[in-house]
Amino acid sequence: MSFRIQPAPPARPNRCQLFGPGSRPALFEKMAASAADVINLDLEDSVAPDDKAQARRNIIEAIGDVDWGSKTLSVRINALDTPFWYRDVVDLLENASERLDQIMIPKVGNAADIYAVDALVTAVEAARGRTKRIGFEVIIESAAGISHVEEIAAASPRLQAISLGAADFAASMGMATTGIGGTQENYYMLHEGQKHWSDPWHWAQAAIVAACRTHGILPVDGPFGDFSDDDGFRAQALRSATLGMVGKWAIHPRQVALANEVFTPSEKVVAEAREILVAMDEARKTGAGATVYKGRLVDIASIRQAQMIVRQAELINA
Ligand SMILES: CCC(=O)SCCNC(=O)CCNC(=O)[C@H](O)C(C)(C)COP(=O)(O)OP(=O)(O)OC[C@H]1O[C@@H](n2cnc3c(N)ncnc32)[C@H](O)[C@@H]1OP(=O)(O)O
Ligand SMILES: O=CC(=O)O
Ligand SMILES: [Mg+2]
Repeated sequence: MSFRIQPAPPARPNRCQLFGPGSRPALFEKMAASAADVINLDLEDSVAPDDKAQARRNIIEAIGDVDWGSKTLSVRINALDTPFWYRDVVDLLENASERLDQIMIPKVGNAADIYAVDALVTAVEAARGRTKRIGFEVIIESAAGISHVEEIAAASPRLQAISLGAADFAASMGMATTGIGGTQENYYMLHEGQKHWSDPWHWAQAAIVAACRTHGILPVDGPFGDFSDDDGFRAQALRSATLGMVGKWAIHPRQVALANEVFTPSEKVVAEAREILVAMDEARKTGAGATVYKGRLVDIASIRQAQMIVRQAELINA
């Protein structure tokens, strides 16, 4: 237990982050018209090296020209082990309109990576007199990143969200799979001849959620590669939501509604949370710290659980 109050994460809906390559500007208007809360225009792994410069120009133009509504607008820059990232940052912050909300930094390995980008961003913002301070989101997708996730979460007040990047994470960890998220055929326990599949992403997700919640940052589940498998996406997203993540990436438009469905608390769940708050208010009036709701124990911790759900619902409906 600590005397420090756990900080609240940014108060914004973040149920779905829709990605699209910066080299496919024809997708931008469609992304803007989608129901995703966050748009991630990509300069990194969905853009071939020869297309990086044109993708930067496409994105800079679109940030100003496309009507992004009230969505959070983010650009994924290239990783710090490439020759592209500094130019991504400089060109974006020198030339993109103030509609840009965030940059996403992939493959972060430690707090110093964030510090380096922060220093560059801070200098360009000052030189250009930008009035809106750019936020950061990062991807944990390497062995180093997950090993240092807590120091990464604490690295900058600009940090708004951390995602798990299952594809690069699997590669960095040497995991025996080419699947991006979801059930892995060989990850099972055998009990009396029956296979019971387990979740190889669970521990990394839990580490990210803990680091994020400690530092007031939004924990987000990354890509689910098989965009033809709605049930698989839903199952993965439900596990992430149960662990405390607030949203999930969509790498195809058909995944947007699925993410929104899972990460929007249902009316039934919200109604139940409100009933628990009422039950606990009644209990408090009688001097009790615990009571019975629908045959089960609720106590003061239940108030905090119920408040989280009600707050999440209010944020989405705001
Ligand atoms: C895995 C590790 C990572 O780093 S993931 C993050 C980086 N990756 C990305 O950004 C990839 C994002 N997705 C895509 O590029 C495309 O969706 C891919 C997967 C290539 C599929 O494209 P395509 O073959 O055009 O799909 P489709 O014919 O099924 O499209 C149906 C309609 O939807 C549109 N669409 C497609 N992708 C997007 C998108 N990302 N955002 C918004 N709209 C999209 C298509 O244009 C098509 O529209 P229409 O019906 O013709 O009007
Ligand atoms: O960047 C995302 C990933 O899964 O890798
Ligand atoms: Mg990646």
